[in-house]
Amino acid sequence: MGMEGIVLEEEDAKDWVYRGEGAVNIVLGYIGSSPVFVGKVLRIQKVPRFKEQYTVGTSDFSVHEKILWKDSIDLDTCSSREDAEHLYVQNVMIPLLGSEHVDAGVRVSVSRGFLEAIEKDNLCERPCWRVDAARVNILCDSALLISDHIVFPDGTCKEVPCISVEIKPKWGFLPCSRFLAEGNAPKRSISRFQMHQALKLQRGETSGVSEYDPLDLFSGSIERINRALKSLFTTPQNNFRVFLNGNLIFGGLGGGTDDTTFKSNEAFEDKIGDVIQAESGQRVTEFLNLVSETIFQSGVLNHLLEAQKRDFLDIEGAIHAYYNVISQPCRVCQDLSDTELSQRYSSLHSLSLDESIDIVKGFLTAATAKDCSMMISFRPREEGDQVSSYSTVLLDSTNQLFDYKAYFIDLDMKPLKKMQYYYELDQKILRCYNGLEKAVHGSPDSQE
Ligand SMILES: O=P(O)(O)O[C@@H]1[C@@H](OP(=O)(O)O)[C@H](OP(=O)(O)O)[C@H](O)[C@H](OP(=O)(O)O)[C@H]1OP(=O)(O)O
Ligand SMILES: Nc1ncnc2c1ncn2[C@@H]1O[C@H](COP(=O)(O)OP(=O)(O)OP(=O)(O)O)[C@@H](O)[C@H]1O
Ligand SMILES: [Zn+2]
Repeated sequence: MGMEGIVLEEEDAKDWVYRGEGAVNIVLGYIGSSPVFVGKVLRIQKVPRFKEQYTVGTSDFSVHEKILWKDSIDLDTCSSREDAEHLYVQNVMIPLLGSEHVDAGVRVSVSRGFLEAIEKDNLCERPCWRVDAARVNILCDSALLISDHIVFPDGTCKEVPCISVEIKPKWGFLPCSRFLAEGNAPKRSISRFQMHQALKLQRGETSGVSEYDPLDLFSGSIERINRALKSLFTTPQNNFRVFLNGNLIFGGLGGGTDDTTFKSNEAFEDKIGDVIQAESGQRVTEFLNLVSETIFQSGVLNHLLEAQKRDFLDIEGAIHAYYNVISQPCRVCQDLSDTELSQRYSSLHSLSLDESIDIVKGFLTAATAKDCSMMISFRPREEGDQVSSYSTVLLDSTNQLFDYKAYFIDLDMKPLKKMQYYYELDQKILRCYNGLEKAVHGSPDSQE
C-alpha cells in the first residue's frame, strides 16, 4: 500500500490514541475509519528534554558507524533517522528473525502541526516520569506506520475478544567466551538478567527482585517456559504486560521497571472470563498455560536466541574489537598494568578491520535482540469459523482453540558509541553481584 502523497495533518491527530512508549518512541493506536490506517499503529520518535536542540537527519551517525553497517545500510543516503531505523529492521533484523514475525512498517509523512497536537493531546495519558524525560520530536517529518499487533485485522462481524501479551524476554543464554576474566565466573552460570537485578535493587531502580529467569523462557522445555510465565506474572517489572481488546489489564504502562499497576488476581480473573472458559480461580493458570504452550510450539524464541548469540565473544571480548574499529588505543588494555593480562587480548587487537567489524556488528545486532519485545495475540476460534490464515493453538484443559500471531517489536539499532558504556555496565553488574555474594556467603577467607 503506497503512502506517497499522504501527510498526517493537525486535524488527523484526534484519530490517534496513546498506546504506550519506551525511552525513544511513543506509539499511538488508530481509532478513525480510513482504511489505510485501520489496524495500524504509529510509532513517533521522541527527543530527551534535557537535550537543548532537536535533531533530525542522520548527522548523529558517526563515520565509523557508517563503515560498520555499510554492507546492510547506506547511512549516507538515509534522509532521516526513521529511514535508517526502517532499513535496519528490513536488512539486518528481518533476515535473522523472519518476516513472518516482524513488520518493518512503512514511513508516513507527518506535519509539524500533527506532531504538536499529538504532544499536547497525549500529555495526560503518559506516565509523568516519561513526560519529564522526553517529548515528541516535532522536527521529524515522518513516522512509522506498523501493523497493530494487538488486533486481528480481518475482523469477523461478531465481537470476538482478543487477548495479547507483551514480553520483554532479555538475554536468553550464558556467555561462554574465552575472554571472560576469572573473577567474572558467575557470568557463566547465572543469567545476566538475574545479576542485573542486584544492581537495579542497589540503585533503587526496582523495589524487589524479579523471580523471572530468561534461561527458563528460552529453555525449550514446556515446564521451564511455564515457570518463566508464572514468575513474569508474579513480578512483571517491565517484562510482562497483558492487553484485552487493546486495553492494558496487567503490568505497567510506559515501560518503566517499577510502575507496575498492581491489579488483584480476582480482578484479572474477571476480566479474562470471556476469553478463557475456565472456572474463576483457574483462569490465570490456564491463561499462562496457553501462552507457555504457544511459545513452546511456535519455536518463535529460537530465532531470537540465534540473533542474541551473534554476540559470541561477550562484551569482554568485543570491546577490544570496538577500539580496532574506531582506531583508537584500547582503553581497557591501557588500564591493565599486568602485561600478561593484556597479552590475552593481543590476538583481538591483531585482527583485521573487517574481522573487527564483524565482531562489533554481531555484538550490536545481538544487543537489539536482547532488548526487543515480543507480542503474542490470541482470539478464540468458534465452531464453524472458516479455515484460518493464522496459526492455531489448543488449550487442552478447556478444549478451546485459539488463533494466534507472534511479532517482535522495538528492533532499534544500538549506537556504536554505546560499546564503552556496555563494558562499564557489565563491570558494575559484576562488582555489585560479587559483593552481594560475599555478603551472603561470607568472604572467601572467613572460617566456616
Ligand atoms: O542495558 P539494559 O539491559 O538494562 O537494557 C536497557 C533497558 O533497560 P531494562 O530492560 O529495563 O534493563 C531500557 O529499558 P527501560 O528504558 O528501562 O524501559 C532500554 O530499553 C535501553 O535501550 P535504549 O537505551 O532505549 O536503546 C536498554 O539498553 P541496551 O542495553 O539494550 O542498549
Ligand atoms: N506494532 C505494535 N502493535 C501494538 N502495540 C505496539 C506496537 N509497537 C509498540 N507497541 C506498544 O508501544 C510500546 C512502546 O513501543 P516501543 O517498545 O517500540 O518503544 P521504544 O521507545 O522504542 O522502547 P525502548 O525504550 O524499549 O527502546 C510497546 O511497549 C507496546 O506496548
Ligand atoms: Zn584491548
